[in-house]
Amino acid sequence: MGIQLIERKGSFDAGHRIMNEKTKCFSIHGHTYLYDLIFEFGAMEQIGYAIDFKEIKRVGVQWIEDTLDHGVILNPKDVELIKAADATKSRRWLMSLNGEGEYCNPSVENVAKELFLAIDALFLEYQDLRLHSIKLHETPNCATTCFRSSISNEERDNWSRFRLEQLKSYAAEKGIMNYDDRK
Ligand SMILES: Nc1nc2c(c(=O)[nH]1)N=C([C@H](O)[C@H](O)COP(=O)(O)OP(=O)(O)OP(=O)(O)O)CN2
Repeated sequence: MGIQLIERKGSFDAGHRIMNEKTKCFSIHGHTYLYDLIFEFGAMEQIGYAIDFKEIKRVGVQWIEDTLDHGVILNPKDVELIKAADATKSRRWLMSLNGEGEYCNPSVENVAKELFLAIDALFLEYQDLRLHSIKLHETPNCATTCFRSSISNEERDNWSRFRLEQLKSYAAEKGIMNYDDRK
């Protein structure tokens, strides 16, 4: 059986800036990020779902809402902004593809990689389902698509050392919901 894809769109608002960027992206600014979470699946449940869209929302979309929405996504070397976020009790996400505390800018390419790793971790335990790709728009005109193969082993290891336990706990707390009234 070939693979089929299933897709859930969403959006979140976050601030960031790109350290060492020569022009306007150095300045603190925000985006309404639009994303498509694209999963591949093989076998389906008998009721005809690969996964209920509501389940993707309950776990994946909700994690994005809880973690990134109305926060700032920062390079760990951006100490001034980290201080400001903490002083104002603002939500912040520090990039960690290059290791905890290491220079990593929140470009749309890098944010998409971190988002891929997070969503992948949240849906690890779902049978016959695997994250295929994430398309992430920073503006209506500017986007990237991140595949599993876009992320190096080193980036995955760096990120996992810092983030994986946190994601696994979130997934464990959520559990997996059954939508079939016969089960
Ligand atoms: N490779 C990347 N290039 C740029 C990124 C990025 O993350 N990766 N980010 C930006 C900006 O933050 C933003 O995403 C694009 O801004 P801009 O070029 O102004 O695009 P707009 O859609 O807002 O503007 P239009 O010119 O109206 O299309 C820049 N580069």
